[in-house]
Amino acid sequence: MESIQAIKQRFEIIGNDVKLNRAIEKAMQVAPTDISVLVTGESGVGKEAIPKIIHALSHRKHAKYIAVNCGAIPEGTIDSELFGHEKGAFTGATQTRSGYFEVADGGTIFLDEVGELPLTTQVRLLRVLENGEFLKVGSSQTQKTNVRIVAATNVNMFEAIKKEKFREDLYYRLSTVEINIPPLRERRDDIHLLFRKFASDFGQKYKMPTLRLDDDAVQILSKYRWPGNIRQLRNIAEQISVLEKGRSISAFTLNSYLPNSQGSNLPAVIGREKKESDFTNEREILYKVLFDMKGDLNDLKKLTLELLKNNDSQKVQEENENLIQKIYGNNGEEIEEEQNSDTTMEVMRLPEHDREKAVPKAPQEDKYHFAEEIQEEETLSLQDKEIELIKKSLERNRGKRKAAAAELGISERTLYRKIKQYDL
Ligand SMILES: Nc1ncnc2c1ncn2[C@@H]1O[C@H](COP(=O)(O)OP(=O)(O)OP(=O)(O)O)[C@@H](O)[C@H]1O
Repeated sequence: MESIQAIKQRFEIIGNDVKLNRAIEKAMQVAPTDISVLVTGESGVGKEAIPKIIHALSHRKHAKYIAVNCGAIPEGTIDSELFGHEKGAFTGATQTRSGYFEVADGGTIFLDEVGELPLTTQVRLLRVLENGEFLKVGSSQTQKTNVRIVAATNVNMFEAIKKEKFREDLYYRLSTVEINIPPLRERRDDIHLLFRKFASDFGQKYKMPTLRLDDDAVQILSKYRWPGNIRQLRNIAEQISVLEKGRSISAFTLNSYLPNSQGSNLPAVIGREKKESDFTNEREILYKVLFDMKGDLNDLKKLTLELLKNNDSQKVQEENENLIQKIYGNNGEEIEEEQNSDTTMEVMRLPEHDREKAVPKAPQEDKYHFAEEIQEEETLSLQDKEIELIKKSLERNRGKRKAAAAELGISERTLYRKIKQYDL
């Protein structure tokens, strides 16, 4: 058996914390079995590495590993994504399609954000877990599959069960073994280690000398709460790497990058106190209005492009429900269903011959390239603004996605997708 150290190197996991080591060790122990594993821990702690370790050390390692973001798939299409559908099962189902459970037969499926699964999908999942059987949407013919499931969640599953959002039987079926990844604030000794690693990576990426923190700054770094965990630490290391001219970072400078810390890197308002919870900063308000307008324009372009590209547009509709409402009123409801959401699935890097078996991506059509180019020009600066607004909104709402999504006027699922997309 490989050592924990070797596994950490192979999966680029930084840290020496006892609880982290225990989590990796548990993953190594359960890997050769087919036991279902539930990975728990706050958002951004590094849960995704665990299913990868389990798959790579299992007898399934030559078969497929598919990671599915349950929180990012629209409810209307999730059953079809996971279990496939028959031709004609619903409007827009022009051909029979295999779902991930069919494609990953013999391999592993990682169900990230499993707590987000709709109840109807939970019933189907329970059946697969119990006897390996599933039905394609629109089919009455049972199919068999042999898939190992590793799930992850950052929500309190007992609360979800209490609120009847998650089936208790499924929870127990999924969590035969639970692997918990501790939050960064409970791994104080790893914080500076991780920062140094990220600073070095970003130094290389942006061709700049690596940052180093003054002793006082190291103290601040270690004492901060890190509500966004390693994802937040990585972001801050990147921001400082790019934005600071000097390479020696003082406590004062570091503070200005830490939300809810003494300093702030947001524009200052003179003669008025900046409240955390609302838009007292006028520049911020103007910024938001401008951003919203540009965002709407850009969304419209995207929407038109998507609609031009394919006929099945349920996903387009769901992702843009606010925009469609705003622009078209209730007429927007006529836009129909979309099926294959490539952004929600990731096939792990496998040897060349295995990769050929991976799910194919939808072909791009050349005639629409011009539209994508126009979109790209806009998105570069817009994207920065979008990232900043999302970050600020999450900070203002203390990491609560629901409240942040409401404030930003987007659905929770879209916000979730953007957090993933920008690694926030
Ligand atoms: N120990 C680690 N060493 C180096 N990088 C790490 C480590 N843990 C996490 N990361 C990095 O932090 C980021 C967040 O990790 P990951 O996506 O696995 O978090 P998560 O717990 O799955 O979050 P969520 O619940 O929001 O999906 C990724 O960029 C990942 O590469």
